[in-house]
Amino acid sequence: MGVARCAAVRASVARTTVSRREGRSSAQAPAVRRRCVAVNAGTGKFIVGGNWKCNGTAASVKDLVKALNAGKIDADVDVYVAPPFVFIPRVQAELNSEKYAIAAQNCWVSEGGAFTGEVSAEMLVDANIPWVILGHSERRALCGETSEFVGEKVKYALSKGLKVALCIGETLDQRESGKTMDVCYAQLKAVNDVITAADWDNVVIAYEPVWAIGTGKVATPDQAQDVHAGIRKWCASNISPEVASKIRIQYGGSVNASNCDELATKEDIDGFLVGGASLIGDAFVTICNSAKNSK
Ligand SMILES: O=C[C@H](O)COP(=O)(O)O
Repeated sequence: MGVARCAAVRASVARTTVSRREGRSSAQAPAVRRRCVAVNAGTGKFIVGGNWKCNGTAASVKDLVKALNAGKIDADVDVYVAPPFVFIPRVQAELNSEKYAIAAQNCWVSEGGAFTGEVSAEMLVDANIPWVILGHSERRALCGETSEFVGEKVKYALSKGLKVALCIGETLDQRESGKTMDVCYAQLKAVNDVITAADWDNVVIAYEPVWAIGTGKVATPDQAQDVHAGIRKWCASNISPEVASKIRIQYGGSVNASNCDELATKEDIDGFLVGGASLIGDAFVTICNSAKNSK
């Protein structure tokens, strides 16, 4: 994992906090304040998301929550889980909120209204749901969401105070024709075109090669690292070096309890977005703790 990088971000956060406690001259204060605001979502911690997708029953969710509550999660990890909408109130009531935050799997692109089947960002905020996953490849492929539409959704969700897990990634054809980075950059650009550099503080990027999702074909640690490093470089050139150094980049695609430790050793892998294995309580807890295990 980016253990050293994450530790550096955390140290920087701690230094800033100490500086604020000790007090600074009025000339220094604005810069310090900006920096504190800027790190509110980029905590420097490893971050793992569990995307339950369209899975579960009342009974299976109850069992999963029980297993997650029983798991010990390393304090240096941020975790969110994204249940199907109908189960969110139940999960909010029963899941240990000190260990797990709640995410939605989607939200609408604008204010609510006559949009049958959709859920608005305002509703998520009103329901105390802090995170939303946007741009997942399944929504891009199955629901026809273009990169520009995803960009607008990210913009609107951020404007309402949500934190966003932005999914990007290439198909197998695109990888085999050498277009992996171009695809990722275009997906990032569509978002960057409509949000500000400061907005990125509330975004986590999830690199999910489509060919690895739900297929059991995990990207090798080197394949994932190469793309993550490219994404970070793109962020440095197109957003800012500061955003690039602190933005967290999750890997997603057939992550499980057996392959997570090795992936987590990579410098630019700052966490995971997990599908199938997030439905298995003890496997998900193992994945959440992989940064610690791989130190
Ligand atoms: O959102 C999660 C990803 O689509 C990964 O799913 P997976 O772990 O089942 O491959």
